[in-house]
Amino acid sequence: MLDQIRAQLPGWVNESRALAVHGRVAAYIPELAKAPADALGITLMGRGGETASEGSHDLKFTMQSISKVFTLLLALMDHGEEGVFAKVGMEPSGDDFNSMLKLELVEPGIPFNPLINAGAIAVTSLIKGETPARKIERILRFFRDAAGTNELRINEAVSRSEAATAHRNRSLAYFLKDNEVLGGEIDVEELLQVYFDHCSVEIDCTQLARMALVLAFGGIDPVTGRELVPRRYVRIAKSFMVTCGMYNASGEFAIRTGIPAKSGVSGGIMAIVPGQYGIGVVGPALGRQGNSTAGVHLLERMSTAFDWSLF
Ligand SMILES: NC(=O)CC[C@H](N)C(=O)O
Repeated sequence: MLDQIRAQLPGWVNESRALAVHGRVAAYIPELAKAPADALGITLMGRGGETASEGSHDLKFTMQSISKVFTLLLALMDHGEEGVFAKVGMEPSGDDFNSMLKLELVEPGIPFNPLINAGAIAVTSLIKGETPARKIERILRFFRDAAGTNELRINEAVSRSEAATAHRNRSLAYFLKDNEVLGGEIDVEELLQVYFDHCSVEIDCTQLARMALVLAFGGIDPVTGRELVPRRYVRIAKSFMVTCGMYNASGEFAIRTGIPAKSGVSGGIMAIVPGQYGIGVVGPALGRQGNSTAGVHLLERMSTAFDWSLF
């Protein structure tokens, strides 16, 4: 099957790359604005670790919101479902990813889900570790295990750039503190630093495909046979990816593509074909809802061709 995909990929990537003109590279984190707007890369990985790659699959980018899927898994392993869902809900918000609207509007003021910024900040507060450094160390350890490589690093320039301009995220976090979603013992600035750092973990399409592969196989890395996450938690994460993973375009993506996916403002998309492939995509030009225009087009094209939709 990967052979068949390999044969088609160059044509499809070329076609989808053209869609980049309909998007813009995120500039609200200044460091992200340096990314090449017209790039598009993809890696698919099968159960033995075999890959099909095309385009700018070697391009390094930061995980941004894709990291939220894995911090959610870590928080679930640290605190169980009850602990996590006391702090975040399970519903799509219908608002932009950085919105604070419903935190005031809807009682009891907990974020709607763990994949919007407010929810992800609340989830990050649950990661165990005596100090912020220890927390980020545990997060990195988990990301590296899932990616099957010790090479994952924090891009410090991106993290600093985000910290310097994160007026919205700061507002969200202080609002959460006031709503008592964040307990009295939590130092908001330290918490945000951990959040910026995990959003700034640098990756390429192949490393991201490997992380996706672990989820495609229910939490067991099929390459090594090692169980990294309990199956039930992976099911929760995949459900959130379907309902909220592409922000306000999640409904349309489910209809057109029909596979669990998570996007980030760096233009990355992690997608899963359950039991078959982990997929990493990068295309830095984003549409209005914050998803890679070329990347979404490519995934839709492939899903249609290979009948991947779960629905
Ligand atoms: N959509 C995203 O990728 C958002 C993540 C980004 N680090 C932020 O908090 O704004």
